[in-house]
Order: sequence, then structure tokens, then C-alpha cells
Amino acid sequence: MAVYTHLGAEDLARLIGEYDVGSLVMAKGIAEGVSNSNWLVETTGSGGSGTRFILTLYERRIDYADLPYFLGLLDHLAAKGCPVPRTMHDRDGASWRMVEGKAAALIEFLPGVSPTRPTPTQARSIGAVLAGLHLAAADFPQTRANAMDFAASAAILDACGAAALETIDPALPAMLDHARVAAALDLSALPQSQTHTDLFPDNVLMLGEDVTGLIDFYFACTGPMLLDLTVTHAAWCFDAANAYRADCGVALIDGYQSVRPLTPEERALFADVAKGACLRFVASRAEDWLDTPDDALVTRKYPMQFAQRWQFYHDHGAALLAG
Ligand SMILES: Nc1ncnc2c1ncn2[C@@H]1O[C@H](COP(=O)(O)OP(=O)(O)O)[C@@H](O)[C@H]1O
Ligand SMILES: N[C@@H](CCOP(=O)(O)O)C(=O)O
Repeated sequence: MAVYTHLGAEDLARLIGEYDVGSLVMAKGIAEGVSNSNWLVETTGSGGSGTRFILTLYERRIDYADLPYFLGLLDHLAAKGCPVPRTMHDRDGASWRMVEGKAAALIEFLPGVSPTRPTPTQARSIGAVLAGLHLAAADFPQTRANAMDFAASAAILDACGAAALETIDPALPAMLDHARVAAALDLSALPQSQTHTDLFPDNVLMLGEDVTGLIDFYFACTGPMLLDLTVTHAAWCFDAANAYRADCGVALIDGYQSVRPLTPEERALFADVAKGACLRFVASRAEDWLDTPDDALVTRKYPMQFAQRWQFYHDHGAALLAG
């Protein structure tokens, strides 16, 4: 469930009235997502604007000071032809405004569905699109530090504590030591850009083999492009039983390199950065697991899934870019 705030018909109509998009025809809460409240909104249309939009009310984990970065990045990438939603600007030119004490943004609706079992061709497509995003974002004038970098992952696991981690799975406390190793990695030789850092299949819309939308940029930040590639690799290239899908892994990296070849430094650090990427999701999932009551409506994500992927990169990561 992801409508945390109730907005009445009059509130929604008043809000839509602040934009040059015609008047409200329909608004329907969207069940998917966990962080924000989202509505699919349809309007009568005006001035060349489409008639379908996503209205997002930012509920948690978002510092409003970051909204100009997130929303500005979407507009920058959309202007360069990347498949990301444009943001609608209200009549004052603002890309977000306050409603019921919360920040709200009206965002272009993009067609497509998120793949549940990506094919190698889809993995190749997302690799190429990710590399295109990195190139297009290189001259974006704003920056944002990664609040979920490897040091943050280690700090989160540390704060959870080994005893609590053990209640989730006896193998989890060992991840704390691995996270400390990742936090000490020197990533300064890696080329940087603006990065999505959460490009799981549920944050990608596709029609067949074509990527029609990258969404949910609320972990986007300035950092090593390799980290973004490894997050995407770890999120797309394992099956439901958590077995590595080499066909997707090879296709994703090939697709990426068809647009931006990796540097020797990136190739050398691929396995270590992939392990750090896995630990980032072990950490946030473990924290959520311990913080979320058993009867909460939100579905908890299992930290061990990414602990097992960490093990895969530990054992086989160095061989993935060989040859
Ligand atoms: N621009 C968009 N176009 C089409 N659907 C979208 C768009 N943005 C979000 N959605 C839909 O809303 C859902 C939740 O959005 P998301 O940003 O992932 O929420 P959360 O941040 O709460 O996880 C997505 O799964 C998708 O179905
Ligand atoms: N992709 C992360 C969770 C982030 O949640 P989102 O709904 O904001 O994408 C994970 O799988 O742990």
C-alpha cells in the first residue's frame, strides 16, 4: 500500500488547478511503492501537456532540500532524450509545492510495466540505457552526496548490532565485518556522474524489450558510475531462487559497454564494488526488518537475499569481466 495521506477530491482538484494541465478528470491511488503516496491522475489536458500524470506526495526518507536535485535531474535527463519522466512546473515555475504540510510533485506518466523475470535482451537494454543516463548526466550542474554509501551501510549494520542481526539470520552478523572492509575501499580513481543507485526492475518500465521509463530517483546521487552498474547487475541478474543468471549478467554488461566502455580501474574494482552494493541493501533491509512491526502493511524485504549475492560476487565477481 502506498497512499499514506488522504487527499479529498477538492484538495486534488485545487492542487491540479495550480498547473497548466487542464482540470482533474480522475485520480486513483497507486498500491505499488513503499516510501511515498502516489496517485495516477488524469486531466482534460492543456497547452500540449499530456493528460496522465503521477502525483507524488513525499512521505518519508526524503529531505526536501534534495528535491531540486531529484526533480532537476529528471528534467535534465528528459531534455537529453533519456526515458525518464518530466516534471510538471506549476504556474509559478516551481517543480514541487506544499500540500497538507508535505511536498508534492506532478510528474509525467510513462507507459510500460516492470519486468518480473527480465530476459537477457531486456537486461542488455537496461545496461545501455543506464550508460546513456550516466553520459547525459555528466554536465548536470547540481551534486548530491550518497547518503547510502559504503560507510553508511557499515554504520547502519553497526547500529543494528550483531545480536539483533543474528535474530534475522545467524549468517548476518558477518556482513558487518564485510561492510567495514567495503567502507575502507578507495573509489577515488573511478569516473563519476549522477547515478540512480536503486535501479531494480520495479523502478524500470518496459514495453517488450524497450525501456520506456526509469522512475524513483529518490536515492540518486553524485558518485562512481560503477556503483550504479553493480547495483543494477545485482538487482537484475539473479533468479527467484537467488541463482546467478549469467545470460542476463553478460547481456547487461555488454549493453552498458556498448554505450560507455568501462575503464581499467572500473574493471579491476568491479567485484569489490558489487560486494559493497550488495551490503548497501543488506543494511537498509536489515534496518527495516528490525524496525517494521510484524503486523505492518508494508512488505519487508529479506536482507539475506543480498547477503547471498554478496557471497556470489566474493566467489565469482572477479571472473565476470575476464576476457
Ligand atoms: N512516471 C511514472 N509513470 C508511470 N508510472 C509511475 C511513474 N512513477 C511511478 N509510477 C508508478 O507508481 C509506483 C510507485 O512509484 P515509486 O516511485 O516506485 O514509489 P516509492 O518511491 O514509494 O517506491 C510504481 O511502481 C509505478 O507503478
Ligand atoms: N530497492 C530497494 C528498496 C528501495 O525501495 P523503493 O521502493 O524506494 O525502490 C531494495 O530492494 O531493498
